[in-house]
Amino acid sequence: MLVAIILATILVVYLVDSFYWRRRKLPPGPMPLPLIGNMVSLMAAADPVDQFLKWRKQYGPVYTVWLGPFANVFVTDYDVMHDAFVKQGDAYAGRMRNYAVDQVRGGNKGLIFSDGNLWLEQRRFALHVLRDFGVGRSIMEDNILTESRALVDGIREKLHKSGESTEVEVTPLLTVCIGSIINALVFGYRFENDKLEEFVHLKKLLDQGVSPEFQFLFFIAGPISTKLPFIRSSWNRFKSCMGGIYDFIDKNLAAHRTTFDPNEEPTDFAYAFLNKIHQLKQQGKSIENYSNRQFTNVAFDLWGAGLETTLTTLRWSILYMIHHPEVQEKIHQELDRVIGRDRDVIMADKPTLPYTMATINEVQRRANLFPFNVPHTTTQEVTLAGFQIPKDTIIQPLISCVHRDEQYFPSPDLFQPERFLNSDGSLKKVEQLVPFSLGKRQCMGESLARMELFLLFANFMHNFNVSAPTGKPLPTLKPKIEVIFATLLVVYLVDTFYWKRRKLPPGPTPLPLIGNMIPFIAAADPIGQFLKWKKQYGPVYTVWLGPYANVFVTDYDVMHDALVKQGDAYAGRMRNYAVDQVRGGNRGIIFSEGNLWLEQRRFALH
Ligand code: HEM
Repeated sequence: MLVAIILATILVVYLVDSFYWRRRKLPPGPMPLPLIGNMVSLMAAADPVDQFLKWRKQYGPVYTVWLGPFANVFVTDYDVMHDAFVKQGDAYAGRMRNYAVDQVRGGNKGLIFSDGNLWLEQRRFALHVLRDFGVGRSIMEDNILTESRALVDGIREKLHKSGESTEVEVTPLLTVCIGSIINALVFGYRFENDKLEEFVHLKKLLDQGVSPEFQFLFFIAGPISTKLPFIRSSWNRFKSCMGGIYDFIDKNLAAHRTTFDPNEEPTDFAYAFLNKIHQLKQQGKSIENYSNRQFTNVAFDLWGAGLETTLTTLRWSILYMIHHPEVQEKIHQELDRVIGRDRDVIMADKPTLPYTMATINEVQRRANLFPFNVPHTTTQEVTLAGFQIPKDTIIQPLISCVHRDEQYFPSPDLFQPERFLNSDGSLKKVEQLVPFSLGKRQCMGESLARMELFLLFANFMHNFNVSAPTGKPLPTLKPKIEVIFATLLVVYLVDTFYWKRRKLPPGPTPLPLIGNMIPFIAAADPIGQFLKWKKQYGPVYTVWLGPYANVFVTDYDVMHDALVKQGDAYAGRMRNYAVDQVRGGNRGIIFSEGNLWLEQRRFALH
């Protein structure tokens, strides 16, 4: 009987929490299901962006969607996004923390996962270095053109070797090309000859690092979950994979240390970093923000963020050209007319190639690389579109919705480079094209990526026609979304096994959803179980009744210190939907709190 009452109470509390309490301060949104939130609707949609747009019609431009048990506030309208992420940028520039990040990266270091002062200083420093190395200027242009020529030559060589065949797999060559550009920037060398093997190994590690298994681990990893059978071996493999990438970075940094000369101008990011340390030391300033660990993580971020994004966009561009031979034809005509057949396309040609540029814009809009953005968090309480949103809320500028917004992009599902052209054929600037996001966290590699996309795409098209292999169907344009859902599942598990528990007293490991209910149900008497836990974890411990963490105080002295000596701090009550509805709010004595309770209790006692 007692167990039944406990279970019924827990169920009620759980439902109130899911359906009312946790949602009361957030913008409206679809009703989440316990545990899985709004995942079913997202999974059922062919493309998550379709579902985001539907919700926008229903709830307005700002709404809350539960990805598993996590409330995410989504901002889907350009103007609201701009007002928040650009005009009040600092308040929206936080990032979530994570156990795997802490363990593998040694804390919230680097660029993507850091925030606060470290992030601010390092972002400023990295942008400064990128500018010094000519990102947006000719030094970088020369590097990219070198890789572009190597790519074109590589494809020709393969075509030549394959004799009659006109089929070449472009991705491996394109991958080396973009890998070499980023590596030349970070460590000063490209991947050729004997270095090629190093790159193949590194790319394999990077691919493994983003495999669904490791994405999963990245989120569920916690001090306890990583010791569980199955997860432990996967976690060890994950660490060894990440370790392999850090080894590559450490090896290169060590080589730079031996050749570093403070009197010479830095020629790559690693030298610039060492130079900065040297300057700070000379000025007697702290080098805390320029530790080895910080360098390895910054290098990791530049590498990781710089390779996959640009590569994937270029692969989409080839795919769209296969699907739209009429666009390909117009690009060829423009390139032949403006460039001729005797030279490469260079950055100075950009203003004279509006159709090619419009096509790149349309590829970025349609490819919509980030259906979800990298989540931000609020660094303070904010007011957004009339909602008060608490500090530390996960919030995402959904740039993918802007790219599909009919007010800015009529017939958004069509691939139409012309939408980026004025009636006189010149390139039209459309402010709402934001593939690099916006605000303080806007992509740091945007200038580099824009140069790469233009030079590599234009020169590729200047040399080749692309089409699907004869007799084979056109490759699909549908996005792959399984990875996203695997990630969300992982996020849920991390939350249960680590995040929600990290600040609470110790206690038995809870299972998802049912928490620690099994030992209760199995025990003949729940008090016997409480006493057992007291022996194991001490007088104060955390037990999960279903999905709710309850801190239990089991010792008289501790109880007295808390509930008597600091009584006010322990006098609150949980709110409950049934109480609100039936009693018209937190009235009465048992369910009220704050001033009302204080006064009414005093009056009743009197
Ligand atoms: C087509 C290519 C690229 C696209 C579409 C792209 C897009 C993005 C997006 C959407 C974000 C998240 C912004 C946010 O949190 O709101 C981001 C962040 C970032 N990107 Fe890129 N990116 C590209 C290329 C690059 C390149 C080449 C680099 C490196 C050189 C790079 C480095 C970064 C870094 C370091 C961040 C984190 C910035 C921060 O948190 O402060 N990206 N990128």
